[in-house]
Amino acid sequence: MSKPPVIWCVGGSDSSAHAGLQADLRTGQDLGCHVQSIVTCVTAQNSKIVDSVEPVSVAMFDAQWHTLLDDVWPQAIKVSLLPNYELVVACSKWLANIKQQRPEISIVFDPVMAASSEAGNRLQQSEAATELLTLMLPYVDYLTPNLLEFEALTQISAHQPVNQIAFQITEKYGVNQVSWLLKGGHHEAATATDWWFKGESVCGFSTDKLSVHNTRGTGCTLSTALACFLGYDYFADDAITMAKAYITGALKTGVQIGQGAGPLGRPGWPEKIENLPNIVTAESNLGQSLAFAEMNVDSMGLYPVVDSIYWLERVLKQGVRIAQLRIKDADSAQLDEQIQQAILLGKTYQAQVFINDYWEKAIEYGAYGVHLGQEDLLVADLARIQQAGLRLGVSTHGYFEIARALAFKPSYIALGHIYPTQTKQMPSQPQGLKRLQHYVNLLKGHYPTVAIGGINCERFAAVTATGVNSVAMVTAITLAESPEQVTRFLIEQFAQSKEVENANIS
Ligand SMILES: Cc1ncc(COP(=O)(O)OP(=O)(O)O)c(N)n1
Ligand SMILES: Cc1ncsc1CCOP(=O)(O)O
Repeated sequence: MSKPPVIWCVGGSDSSAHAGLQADLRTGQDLGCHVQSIVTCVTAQNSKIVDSVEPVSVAMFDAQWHTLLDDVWPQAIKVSLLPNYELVVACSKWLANIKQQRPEISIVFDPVMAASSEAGNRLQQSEAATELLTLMLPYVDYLTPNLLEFEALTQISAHQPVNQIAFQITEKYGVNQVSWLLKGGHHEAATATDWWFKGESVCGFSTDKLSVHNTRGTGCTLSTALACFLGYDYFADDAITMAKAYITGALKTGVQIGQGAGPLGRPGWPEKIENLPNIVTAESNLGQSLAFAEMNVDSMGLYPVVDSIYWLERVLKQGVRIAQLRIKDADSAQLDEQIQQAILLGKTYQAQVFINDYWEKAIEYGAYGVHLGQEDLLVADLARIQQAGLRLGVSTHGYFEIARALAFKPSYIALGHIYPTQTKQMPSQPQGLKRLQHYVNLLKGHYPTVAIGGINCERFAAVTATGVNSVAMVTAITLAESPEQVTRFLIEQFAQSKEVENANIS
């Protein structure tokens, strides 16, 4: 069994266990991480009130860091309540030390000042708050204040256009390694949008505001979930998307314990599509509310991706029912003719043939569908493709791109790359089977899925066992000794895996 990521949570004990380190431990456990704790203070609180806060001594604080560091390095660190100035200084020294030795360890800082951000429930001495950003920012990668904390710490108004906020953040703090995730849960709007500021760029993660009572520990839970996903090595945009989906699930499953607001639920790995946030980006093309024609999911299965009519006909003859013409040589002679032929072959063999990239020609010649990558999506006229009735397949490489694609409801979502591939230079690491399984679980019953990248005959059964609707392959077919035999073998294997899946369902 693989080892769980180790996450350090630096913060206070909450006797009610609704928030604080107790909530962090439950979040880590829920997400398969091992949370180790560095206690900054003990608090006596319940669901209604914070009665008292007693900081630990700096000696005890240092001893916890020393002892843990003597044993194991974490994958990520989440810092929350630092109740007094001495502990802010001590913590910043430890973070400086960690960052110097292991800059790759992600540090998330949730600047907690009051329980449920109510002034009467103050957890932090005010002189600590004054120095918080000066001392901590140089070592922090992600800062997750709510609106009240943001305004108190920065003196920047959170009630102005987001571009203006971005401008003021960079003007005041410069462009550095810090990402700001400004949580919008306390805003009066109908949606709860968390805004992510990284330098000049701004991106929103938006959900409908939930009318729920049990909201205690929301900030702790979100920031720890973020640290956990970073600990699993997800990219920042994916980790934020997942943390937002997680908190939405947690808010929906909160429980009434005590007389005030109860704690959040622990909804497990984010695999509910309805909990994914809407992504609000500057790329207006990707925020369009469209809906593309549906595919025939039953005849997806093996999906050869080939670069000529010659290859297309070879695989279609073996019984393939979905295929793609992917010509990467833009000067290719007779490009128009190849595309027309491909469309014709699709009709002849009653197969769903997708044209890669050349969406205008695909519309002109009446293709069944178009496949577009992330860069193509920014420039293609998606509305025109949709109005022409073509199907649209899109490449995605993680939760963020999946969530963003859902706005325009593509016909299928491709997930890649799963294994190392020689066919194409990829800017990221292979995703592996575990992530593929999570994506399939998320999308099943909502969108057809296609796995791509480095899939060969040996890996095929494990990939189909995830329940993915289609497996796209290039070299495993085109470089095979007998492409016809391999194609027929894989079609048969896919059919068998579907039978097993259907038998398991019924
Ligand atoms: C089914 C399928 N999935 C992914 C891709 C890759 O498309 P894209 O990201 O556009 O990269 P190129 O194919 O253009 O290199 C695909 N072609 N098909
Ligand atoms: C086009 C593409 N997009 C992501 S991986 C890939 C290449 C897949 O080729 P192969 O099946 O030979 O690894």
